Amino acid sequence: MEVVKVQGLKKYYGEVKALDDVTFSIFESEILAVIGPSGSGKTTLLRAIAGFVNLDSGRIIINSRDVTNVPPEKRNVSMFFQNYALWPHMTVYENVAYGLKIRKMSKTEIRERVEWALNFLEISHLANRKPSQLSGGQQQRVALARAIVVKPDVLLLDEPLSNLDAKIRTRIRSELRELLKKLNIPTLYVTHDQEEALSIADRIAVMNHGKILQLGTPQEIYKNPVDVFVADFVGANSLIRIKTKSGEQIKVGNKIFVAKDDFLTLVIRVDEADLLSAKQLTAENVPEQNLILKAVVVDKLFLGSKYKYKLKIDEIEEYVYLNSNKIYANGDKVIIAIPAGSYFVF
Ligand SMILES: Nc1ncnc2c1ncn2[C@@H]1O[C@H](COP(=O)(O)OP(=O)(O)OP(=O)(O)O)[C@@H](O)[C@H]1O
Repeated sequence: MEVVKVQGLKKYYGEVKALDDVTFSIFESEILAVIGPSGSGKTTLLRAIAGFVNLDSGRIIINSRDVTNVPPEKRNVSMFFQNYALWPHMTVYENVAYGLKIRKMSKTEIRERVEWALNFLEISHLANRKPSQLSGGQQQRVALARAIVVKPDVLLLDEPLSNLDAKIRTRIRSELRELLKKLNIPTLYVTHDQEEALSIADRIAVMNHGKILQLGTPQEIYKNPVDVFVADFVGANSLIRIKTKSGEQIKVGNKIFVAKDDFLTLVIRVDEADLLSAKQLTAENVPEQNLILKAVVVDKLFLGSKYKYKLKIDEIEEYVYLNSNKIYANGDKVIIAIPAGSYFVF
């Protein structure tokens, strides 16, 4: 069932189209991630659903109620901010209770709800501490407790893991997904980290210039990107643009493509490509269906477990960067073998 329905949202700031006709739904207990480069409109979208953006047009419906003109405090949505925005002078308990006090709930109900939220996030033992006495991960849990304690119809998370260091972030990803699933509250999850979105979300919306370019499961977005932007934005890629003419047939490596435009763009999932020495190019080592590009090693960077190679593709005078644990020297002739499904042509 649709919990949130967003229809034709538009928000322009002068020339800037922060939201440009955005339409989608969030379903019951779904985690929908919104990804996109800086300035693509992610935060504006989140703030619009929360009620903090004066829209130019469009409608927002939550649980069949049109809330487009309803003020934020009457929408029953919770927003979780990047910086947690905890009150420094209040204890954990008071921080979590705050939203319920504003809603003028009875003392007994407040106590029950706060205890439930603290318990749910396993932070009951921190109830009497102040935010300054907590680790980053603990503060994050308090902020989440505060967001869920009001039992919102929808949770809006803005870069919830960005304040944590890289190692903790990866661990907390799966924890957070489990928590959100247990909570059963539909969630809109804004992140600029596509790997985080792929691992946490049920579906992903990819935004650019205020538009949703593609909305689908992480697998769909990764395996069947609709355009060059989505293909390049998701995953680790190398992008090659070859000048050509619309309708022209062009040979790239062992394949022939037809250009749809004045450029042919090739996006390569570099982590899935294999780097072989030119001598290894046999039908056995490199199956026919792979895209096979002949290249020369121009430069390399040592990354610890592997090298990052700068390779010049022979026939098209273009460069590709890719990682490999095999060792080659500058000037070596190599083969880049890219399996079907690991490259996209636009
Ligand atoms: N109050 C405002 N006044 C003018 N322009 C704004 C305002 N808020 C946002 N914008 C512009 O709207 C566009 C979308 O901004 P938004 O903050 O939604 O992007 P974002 O995808 O969340 O970016 P980031 O990842 O950097 O947070 C940007 O070009 C931004 O400069």
